[in-house]
Amino acid sequence: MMYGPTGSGKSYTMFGGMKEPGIVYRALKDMLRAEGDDEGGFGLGFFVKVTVLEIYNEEIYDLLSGNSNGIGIPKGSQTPKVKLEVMSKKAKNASYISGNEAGKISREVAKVEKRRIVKSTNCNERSSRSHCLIILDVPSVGGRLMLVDMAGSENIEQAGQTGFEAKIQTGKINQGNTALKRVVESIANGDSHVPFRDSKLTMLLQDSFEDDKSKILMILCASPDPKEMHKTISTLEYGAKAKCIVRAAHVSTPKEKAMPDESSTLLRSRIAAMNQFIYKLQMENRLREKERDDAQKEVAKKEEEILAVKSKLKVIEAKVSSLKEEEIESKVEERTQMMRIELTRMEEKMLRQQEELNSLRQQLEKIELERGNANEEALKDIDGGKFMKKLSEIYGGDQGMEKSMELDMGDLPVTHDVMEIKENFHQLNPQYLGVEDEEDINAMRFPDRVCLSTVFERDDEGDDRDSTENYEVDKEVIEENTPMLIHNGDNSKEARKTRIQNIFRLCGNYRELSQQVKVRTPTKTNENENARASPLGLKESPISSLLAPLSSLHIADENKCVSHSETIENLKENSEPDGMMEVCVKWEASKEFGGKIIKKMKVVKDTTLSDLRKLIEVHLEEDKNKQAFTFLLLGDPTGAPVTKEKEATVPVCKLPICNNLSSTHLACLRPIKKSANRPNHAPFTSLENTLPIAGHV
Ligand SMILES: Nc1ncnc2c1ncn2[C@@H]1O[C@H](COP(=O)(O)OP(=O)(O)OP(=O)(O)O)[C@@H](O)[C@H]1O
Repeated sequence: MMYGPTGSGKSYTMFGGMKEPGIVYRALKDMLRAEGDDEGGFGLGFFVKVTVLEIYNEEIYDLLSGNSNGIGIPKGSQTPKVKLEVMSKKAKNASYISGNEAGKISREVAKVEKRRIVKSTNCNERSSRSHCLIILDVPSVGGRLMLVDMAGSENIEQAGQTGFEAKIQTGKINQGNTALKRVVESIANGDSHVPFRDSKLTMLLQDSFEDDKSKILMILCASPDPKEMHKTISTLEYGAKAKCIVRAAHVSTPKEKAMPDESSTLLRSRIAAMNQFIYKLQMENRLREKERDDAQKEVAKKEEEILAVKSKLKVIEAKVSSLKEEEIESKVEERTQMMRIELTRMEEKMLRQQEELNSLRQQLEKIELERGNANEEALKDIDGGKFMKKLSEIYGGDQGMEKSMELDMGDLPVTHDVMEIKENFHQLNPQYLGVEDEEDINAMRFPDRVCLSTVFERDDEGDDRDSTENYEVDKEVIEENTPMLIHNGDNSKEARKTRIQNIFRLCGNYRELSQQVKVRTPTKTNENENARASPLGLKESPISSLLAPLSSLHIADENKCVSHSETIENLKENSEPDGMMEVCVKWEASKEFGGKIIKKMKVVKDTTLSDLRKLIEVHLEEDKNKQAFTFLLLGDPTGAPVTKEKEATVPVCKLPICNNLSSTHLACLRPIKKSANRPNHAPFTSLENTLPIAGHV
């Protein structure tokens, strides 16, 4: 019996090819005598009856049907196959050929073999679609040889079968194979029921499985193709199971007892074969175990290598991270060091500044102390304190002015200290360093600073600034007429006088006050009147005598010299009714103009300085004395002139009242000197300020 997957060589083994005969022909040759060999030759010379059956779609066909007298099928006969039924485990009415010549029988079998149904499949070009049974009956000995070539066991998809009929055909073929498998398994397992009737094949083979005297040789066919390995394994497993079939001990017949050695020899050879097979499996198993061990060792080695690499990687990462940390730490340290150095420098600088500040504070305290002493003395001396009270009323709340008065006490050391403060101020405020004509620039913007700088300014400064020049002129006038302004240190009266003069000068009312004093002092006949007219409420007192020398300043008309007493009298006479007001226009005291009165004019009360300017300019043109000027708001603590832009916003009534004349306002004009080298610093209109400097030269 041949067993194996399709295309594995079952039919080839059974029938052979062109060059080598298969088992069928070899058996015939062994059992029959060769042709022409009447004495038996190599064959046994048995007379045999040969039946050839085909099981296709679970139907039994007689492949020898149509043969004549058991001799064989005539040539060219296309006799249809005859379907047979199974009866008592045999095909009923099956045809046969008989004879004892191997050659003749073989040729007939070869003819029949070609009648088998074959079909080309993916697995086999000439695949047997049917089971083929060649049954050799030897009547002389009562024996039978059944040679079974089974159809290929295959799965439908692999065989490439398509269509319903093909699938049914493949299923039927497999039915025979499956039934045979089950029969083998049942017998091997010792089942009480063996399913022989599941297929026609097993029905015809039943005697072979059940008869104690029968022997089954199963030849397993396997394809050498590695792709068919799984089929090969399956086939071998099937064969191993078939080997387990154990039947009850056969009771040997007397004839069989005569040859016990034969069966024992067969068994021994079978055991040997099995031992060999087991040994082979064991060897294979050992080989695989060895391979597995090697593979495990290799895996372990690789794992160790991976661990080593990982540990190296960790070390490298740690190094890299430590390097980074070190680098960062070094940078941080370096930066910290730099910042510490910077901090130390700043602290040193702060300490220096603190020391400077402390020294300045000390100087300031010293100055204030001296000022306090001087004030006390002055207050004691000046009219029982009324004079200072009046000053406080006039300049009250202006700390800058107070500071100016306090600082400029006429004491040279004090002035020197203040100048040091100014210098220190510039040192401590570098943004003010290098600023050219800082006071000029700030003159219009920061009146307070102008005031301070004016107070602290040294007489010997060779500054050509216009404003400074004006002040220089004032100082010269004062110095010419009042030589006692210089403090000699010993004469306390002179010192007080100097202080008061300085106060008046700073206040901007110096000349007005001096006029007032002058008016009062020389005309002793008008004592009562002068005392009444004094804005400060001064009576005849030591301060009057102190101010007397200042009265050498004269306010005079251009053509005729008019004393102040006369002027005041005139002004008093010209007191105007409501709606109008009188303005006395005069030049600021200087070398050139000497404080001359220009004109007295009547204007409406809401007249502004710009309107007044037009009137004055008309008058100056008439006098052919065209001189640029700015208005001074006498009494303004800043001492700054009114800018031309602001003139339109300042009403005339804001001008100070003339001394002794409550209804007459005083418009004091400051002449504007034009320098040849630099532009005039007189207030410009916004349009003029935008013009290039060269245009003003
Ligand atoms: N031992 C061998 N030597 C040379 N060729 C062989 C051998 N075995 C099989 N063949 C070739 O392999 C092919 C398939 O063999 P065969 O038809 O016998 O397979 P099978 O098992 O009978 O297949 P199926 O079950 O489909 O009938 C054939 O062409 C055959 O000639």
